[in-house]
Amino acid sequence: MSGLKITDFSVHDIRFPTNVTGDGTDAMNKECDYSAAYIVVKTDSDLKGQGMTFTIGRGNEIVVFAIEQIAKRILGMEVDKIFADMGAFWDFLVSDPQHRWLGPEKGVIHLATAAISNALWDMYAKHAGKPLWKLIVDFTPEEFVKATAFRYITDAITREEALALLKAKESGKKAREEEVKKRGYPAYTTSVGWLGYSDEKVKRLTKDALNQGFNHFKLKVGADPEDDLRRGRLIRSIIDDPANMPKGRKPIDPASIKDKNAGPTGCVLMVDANQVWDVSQAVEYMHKLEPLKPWFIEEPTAPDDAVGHAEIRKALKPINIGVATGEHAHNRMVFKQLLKLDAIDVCQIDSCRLGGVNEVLSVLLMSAKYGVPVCPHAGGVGLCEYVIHLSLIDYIAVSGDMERNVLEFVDHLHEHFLYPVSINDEGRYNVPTDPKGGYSIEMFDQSMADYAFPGGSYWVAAAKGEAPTPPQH
Ligand SMILES: C[C@H](O)[C@@H](O)[C@@H](O)[C@H](O)C(=O)O
Ligand SMILES: [Mg+2]
Repeated sequence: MSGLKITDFSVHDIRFPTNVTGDGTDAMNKECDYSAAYIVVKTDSDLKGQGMTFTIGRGNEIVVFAIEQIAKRILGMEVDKIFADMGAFWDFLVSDPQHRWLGPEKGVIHLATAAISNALWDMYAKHAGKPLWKLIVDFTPEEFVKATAFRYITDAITREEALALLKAKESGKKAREEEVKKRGYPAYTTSVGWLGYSDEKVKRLTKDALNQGFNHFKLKVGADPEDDLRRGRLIRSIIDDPANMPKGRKPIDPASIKDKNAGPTGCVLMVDANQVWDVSQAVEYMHKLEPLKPWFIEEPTAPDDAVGHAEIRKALKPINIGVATGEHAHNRMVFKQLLKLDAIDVCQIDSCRLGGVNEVLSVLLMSAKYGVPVCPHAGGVGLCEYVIHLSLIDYIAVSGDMERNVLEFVDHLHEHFLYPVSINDEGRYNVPTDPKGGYSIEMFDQSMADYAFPGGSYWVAAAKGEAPTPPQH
C-alpha cells in the first residue's frame, strides 16, 4: 500500500482556435474552437492523473466550474482505496445527493464526471506502469465487471452475462494483443471532409489520406444535397480510381469488406449529418445521397431519439445505408435503448461524454452482446489519444473482433500531447506502449499556457487582433 492521498487539483480552460481554419465544422456545428476542460489531480507524491472532457468553445468555462465542484469531493481520498474499487469510485462520483439533480448522468455535470473519472484512470494506469488499455485487458473478468457501471442496464446485460462473455474471450487475449501490436488498429479519417473546406482542399486531403494508407473516409453532409453530392462524388472519384492507389498497396477485395458499400478499390465512404434532420427528412435526404453509396449515415437526427434512429435504419435498409450514432449519446441508458431497438449498425461511444472509462465498459459489453461493432467518436481534441485505448480494450478483452471496426482519426492538435497517437503506413493506429503514458491525455505545459482561455498568450494576442495563423492542413 502506498498510503498516497489526493491532496490538490487544478482545472484548466484550454481552447484551440480551430475555427480560424474551418477544422471540425459540420452542418450543425458551423464554428468550433476545439476545447478541453482539463483537470490535473495531484497527490502527496509525484503521481498525478490527467483527464479532460471535450467541448467546442463557448461554455467550456461552465464545465470547468462543474469539474471544480465535483473534484472537491475527492480531496483527501486514498488512491489505493480508489484503485481497489474503481466501480465504487464511479458510483461515488455520480451520486452526490445534490449535484445529481443537475443530470442525472447527463449534460454538463456528466461531462465533468468524465474528466475526473478519466483522470483517476490515468493515474491508476501510471501508478501500475502500464498504458490504460493494458491495465484493463490484464484485469480478470471479475475485476472488469467490478469496474463496470451496471445500474439501470441489467435488463440489457447482467453481471453474470458480462462475466461469461469476458471469460469466453480470455484464452484469445494474448494472441489478439500480439496481432494488434503488429498490425495496428483499423482507422478512418474525417479530416478530409469538414464542411468548411473548399473542394480543392477536400481533393488534396483525400489524396494525402489515401497515400497515408487510409481506406475509409468520412464526409460532412446535411447543409445542401447538391453540395453534398458534388463533394461526395469528388471524394469517390479519387478513392474509387485504382490509379490513385498508393504504390505497393495491396488492393482490398471489396467482397471481403462486410456490410459496407465498398467501391471498386475497396475504399469506403461514410457521411455525417450531426443531427440536422427530423426523422422523415433524414430518410428523404439520404435517398438523395444514395448515389454516393455510403456505408452509414451518422447522427441523422436528435441524439436521444432511439425510436427515430430505429425508424431511419429500417427505412434505409433497402438502399443499403446503415445508421451510426453515439458521439452525443450521454449515458449507457441511451445506448441500451439504441441497441435494444435495433436502431444502429455502428456504436460510436464518446470517451468523455459518457462518464469516463467505467461507463464506456458498460457500453462495450452491451454492444458485444448485441453484436454491434464499436467505432468510437474522435473528432475533437484529445479524443484520438483517449479512444485508441478503448478500442484496444474492446478488441482484446470484449468483442474479440476488429474486422468490422474502424476507429475515427482526425489529424488535428496531436502536437500538444506528450503521448500523441500515430498512424502506421497502412492507415492504422499504432498501439500506445509507453508505461508512463497512462491514458495518453497529458498535455504539454507550454500548450496549456499558450491556449488557456482567456489569459493564454494566443488568446491575449487574438483579442488585440494579432494572433498568429494556426497551422493549415
Ligand atoms: C464539431 C465536431 O468537429 C464534430 O463535427 C465531430 O465531432 C464529428 O461529428 C465527428 O464525427 O468527428
Ligand atoms: Mg460525428
